[in-house]
Amino acid sequence: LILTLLLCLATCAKLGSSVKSGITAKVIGDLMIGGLFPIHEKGSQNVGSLDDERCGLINEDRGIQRVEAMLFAIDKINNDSTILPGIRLGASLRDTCSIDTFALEQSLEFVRVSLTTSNPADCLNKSTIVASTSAGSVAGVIGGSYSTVSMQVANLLRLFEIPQISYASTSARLSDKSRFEFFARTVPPDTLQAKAIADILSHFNWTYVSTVWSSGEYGESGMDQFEKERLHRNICIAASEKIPYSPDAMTYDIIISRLIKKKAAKVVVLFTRDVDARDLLEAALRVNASKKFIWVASDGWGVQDTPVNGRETVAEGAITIELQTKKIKGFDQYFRGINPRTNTRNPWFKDFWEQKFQCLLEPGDSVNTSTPCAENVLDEANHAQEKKTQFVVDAVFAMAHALHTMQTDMCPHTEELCDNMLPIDGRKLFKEYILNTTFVDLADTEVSFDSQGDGLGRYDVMNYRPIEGTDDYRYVKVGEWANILSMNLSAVHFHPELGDYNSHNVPY
Ligand SMILES: N[C@@]1(C(=O)O)CC2(CC2)[C@H]2[C@H](C(=O)O)[C@H]21
Repeated sequence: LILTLLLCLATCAKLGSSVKSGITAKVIGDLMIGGLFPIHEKGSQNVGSLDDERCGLINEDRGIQRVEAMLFAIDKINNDSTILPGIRLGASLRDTCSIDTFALEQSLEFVRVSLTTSNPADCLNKSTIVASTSAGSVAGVIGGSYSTVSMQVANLLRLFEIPQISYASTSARLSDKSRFEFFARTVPPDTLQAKAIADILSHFNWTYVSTVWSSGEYGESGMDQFEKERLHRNICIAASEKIPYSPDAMTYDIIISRLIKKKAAKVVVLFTRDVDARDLLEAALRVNASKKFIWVASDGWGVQDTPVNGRETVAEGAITIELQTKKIKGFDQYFRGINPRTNTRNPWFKDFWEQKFQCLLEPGDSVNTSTPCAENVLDEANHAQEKKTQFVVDAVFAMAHALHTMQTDMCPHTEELCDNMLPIDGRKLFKEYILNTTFVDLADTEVSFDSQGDGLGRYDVMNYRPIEGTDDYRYVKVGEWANILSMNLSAVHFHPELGDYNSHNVPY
């Protein structure tokens, strides 16, 4: 109620302008769904600064590719006569800047239009505010990526009973329906990821390890889960380090020095955000710690380039976990076919293009003089489908299938929306339709949710290693986990000066 009244004040007193309206990618439709994506990394400035200070570099894979994955899914649905045939699905996509509080401000836009008042001046006199999904509001929200973001947004959306389906937030705490009643996800909870990591340590008989985790929901919850699993396996902890919310280079240097002091603990378990993995490796590089550690990292690092580019020597031999996915057919062709001239519906695409190709789209002094900026192309040499693309597309299709079944049940005599279905009852949509949605996705994978609204848990175990005969490195799949770990031991490569994996057993 307090938040609703605050929203009312914002609406009535035109404080809305103080709510960072930000920009949005919009597809107009009869039914609108929201989307939240970390299009920018977190900037170096603290909260309270201007947007462009709070927001950092463009997040090329987990930001821009995921925005385009949602737009791709919307196109597919609107061209599929078997899903919502008489209704055009629309979307309003917003940037979270990888910050929970920024994401909350953006999400107010999804809710603000849900507030119906006859006259703003009346707002203050109303004893209650009718929160309804009036025309133009969102029926549901897809996202966010970071668990901290999804948690904040879920706390807001539940006040208005607006369903939310995340495509990447894996914190185990989000399974708690008493707190996150309208939250579902196409990904599994980190209770399973923690089991997978602990099984990997046991598999190599690594019983004395150090741990590093990020502040915030993902790192803290993930490390809590790992703590439970390691105790079952008698795995002992050497150093245990938490990365604070706004660390500086010195913070990482101190953590690396503490890890080095634990000479018998070569293995370091990371439950960190991608940028923290990146900056920790950078600190390891500063002290040339290339032969010091075997990193065992969660999906925060995953199979991303961000942590390892330029830090290959200290990342060599890392074992990383990524949620198991298949490629979405047609998305690579779609993504490699868009360019800043034609892709006007994505307002962040020009910034992405200039950052990726290090050039300026405006005529004149392009940094990259060899090729006019707009003449660059996306191809298999510079693009790989982001690993969670399937989860993004599945989340959009799950929302659409649920709306389709709801429309069929509530409007039996038409393929269009009907009065009986409007305003959309979010509680009904979530509990009777989304949680019961099951379908085969564009990668021929069965999609469904368990009673907590969680996706199914399967993981790939990856090994970061040099490519024979080249100076390049890549992630190689060396195993997988689906309740049971299966590893191809001979395929696992560790830094040559670390010896083989058996030499890192505990010295007692
Ligand atoms: N699984 C995550 C989470 O926050 O729940 C871990 C991560 C922080 C690095 C982000 C990953 C992603 O966007 O693919 C999410």
